[in-house]
Amino acid sequence: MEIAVVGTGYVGLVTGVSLSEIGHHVVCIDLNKDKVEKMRKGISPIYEPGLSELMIKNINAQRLSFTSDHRKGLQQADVIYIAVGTPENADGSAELSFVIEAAENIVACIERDVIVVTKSTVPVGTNDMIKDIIQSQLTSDLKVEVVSNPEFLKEGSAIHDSFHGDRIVIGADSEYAFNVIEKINQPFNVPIFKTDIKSAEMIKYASNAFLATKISFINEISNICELLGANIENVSTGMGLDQRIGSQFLKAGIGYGGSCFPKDTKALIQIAGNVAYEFELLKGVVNVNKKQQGLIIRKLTDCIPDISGKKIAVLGLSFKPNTDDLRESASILVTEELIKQGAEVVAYDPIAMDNAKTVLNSSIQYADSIEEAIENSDAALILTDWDEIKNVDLTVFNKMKNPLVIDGRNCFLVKDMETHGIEYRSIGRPAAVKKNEVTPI
Ligand SMILES: NC(=O)c1ccc[n+]([C@@H]2O[C@H](COP(=O)([O-])OP(=O)(O)OC[C@H]3O[C@@H](n4cnc5c(N)ncnc54)[C@H](O)[C@@H]3O)[C@@H](O)[C@H]2O)c1
Ligand SMILES: O=c1ccn([C@@H]2O[C@H](COP(=O)(O)OP(=O)(O)O[C@H]3O[C@H](CO)[C@@H](O)[C@H](O)[C@H]3O)[C@@H](O)[C@H]2O)c(=O)[nH]1
Repeated sequence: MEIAVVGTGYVGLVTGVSLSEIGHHVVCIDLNKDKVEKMRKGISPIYEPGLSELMIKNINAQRLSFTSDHRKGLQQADVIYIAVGTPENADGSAELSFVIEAAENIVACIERDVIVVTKSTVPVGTNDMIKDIIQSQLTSDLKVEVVSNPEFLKEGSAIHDSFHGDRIVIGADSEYAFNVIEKINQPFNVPIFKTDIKSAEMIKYASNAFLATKISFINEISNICELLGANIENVSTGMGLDQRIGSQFLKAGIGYGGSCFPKDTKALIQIAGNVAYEFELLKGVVNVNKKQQGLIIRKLTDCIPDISGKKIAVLGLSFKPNTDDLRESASILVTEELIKQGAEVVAYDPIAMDNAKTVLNSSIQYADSIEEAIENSDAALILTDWDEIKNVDLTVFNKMKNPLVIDGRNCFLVKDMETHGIEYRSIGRPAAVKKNEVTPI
C-alpha cells in the first residue's frame, strides 16, 4: 500500500512518520520547500518528543520520504491523507482554502484509484465537498473514495498518542473504504470505531468542545474556591475520583490555548449557527476562557497596581509543556498585555525561545535560564508548567527584588512557598503572603 500525506505540519508529519513506523511506504508532501529540505535530512521542523528518532529510522529504512512536488508524491499513491491546516477565519469559522487546494492538487496528480482520507479537522459536510471537488474536476474514469479519519493526538505527546490512542475513528460510506483504512491502521492496535462520514466529522469537534468545557468549568470552580477559601486541587482530586467525571482535564489554570481548542470551539459555534442552532453552552465556555486568560494580570496588579517600568519575569511561553508551539498561547497574550502596560519583561522557556523571538521580537528580553529571568525582578509569572519550572529549587526566588510569584499553573505547594518566605498567588488556592500569614486572595 503506497501512502501519501498532503501537508506536513504537526499532524501530517506525525501521521506520516507513524504510518511508516508500522511498515507502510509513505511520501510526505509540503508546499514549504525549506521544511521539506530539513525533513529530508531527518530534522524535524517542530519540537515533539521522540519524533526525530522515528523520522531518521524510517528515512534510513526507505519507508519515509519528503517532497514539495505534488505530482511526484501523489501519482503512485493508493491512499492519500489530507493533513493541511484549517485555521480560524475572522468570524470564527474554519478556513477551508488549504483543504480545497489540497483536493485540487490531488485530482490534478493522481494516476490510480485512490482513497482520500481527511485527517484535518473539518466542519460537518466538508468531506462531501472534497468529494464534489474531486468528482467535478476528474478528467479520467479513476475511482476516488473519501474517508473522514479525524486526529486526536495532543502536542507534546503526539508520538505516544499515535501508538496508544483511545480510538481511531473512521467515517466512510463503503465497506471497501472501511476495510482498507482499517487494515492500514490495524498494526497500531488501537480500538477502531467505524461510523458515517458526518458523524466522524462531528466526533472531532464534539470531543474538543467537551474537553474545553471541562477546563472552563474547573476554571470557574477555581475562581469560586478562591472567594470561599476552598482549595481547587483538593476539589479536582475529589471530583475526579468519580469515574463518571474522570480525573483528566480538570486542572485549573490560565485558560486553554493551542492550535485546536480555541479555533475548534469557535468553529463549532459557527457550524451550529449555520443550521440556526445557538450553542449557548459553548459560547459560555469560550467567554469563560477569555476571562480566565486575564486572571494573571489581575492578580499581578492586585499586588503591584502600576506595573509600568517594573521588571516582570515570564516563565514559560508555549501553550503547554513539551512543545515549542505558541499558537494561541495564553502566555503570549499575558506577555503582550504586560508590554502594553509598560512593564519590562524578561522571559524564559526551556524550548520555545526561538519561536517566541519570531512572535515577540525585541519587545521583551530573553533569558537563558530561570535564574537569569527572575534576577532582580519585581514579580515572576509562571505561565507554562514545564518540569524544569516545577522542579526548580525554591531558593532561586531569593534572587528577586522582593519574592512575589504569581503561578498560573499551580506548580508549587502553598506551604513550601510560605516556608521559603515567598509571596505566592496561584489559581483557586489560598495565597501565601508575607509575614507567614495565609489568607484567601
Ligand atoms: N496540531 C495538532 O495538535 C492537531 C491535532 C489534531 C488535529 N489537528 C488538525 O489537523 C490539521 C493540521 O493541523 P497542523 O497543526 O498539523 O497544521 P500546520 O499548520 O502545522 O501544518 C499544515 C501544513 O500543511 C502545509 N500545506 C498547506 N497547504 C498545502 C498543500 N496544498 N499541499 C501541501 N502542503 C500544504 C503547510 O505548509 C503546513 O506545513 C488542522 O485541521 C488541525 O485542526 C491538529
Ligand atoms: O486540565 C487541563 C488540560 C489542559 N489545559 C490546557 O488546555 C490546552 C490544550 O491542552 P491539550 O489538550 O493537552 O493539548 P492539545 O495539543 O491542544 O490537544 C487538544 O487538541 C488537539 C487538536 O485538535 C486534539 O487532537 C487533542 O485530543 C486535544 O487534547 C493547553 O493550553 C493546556 O494548558 C488546561 O488548562 N487544563
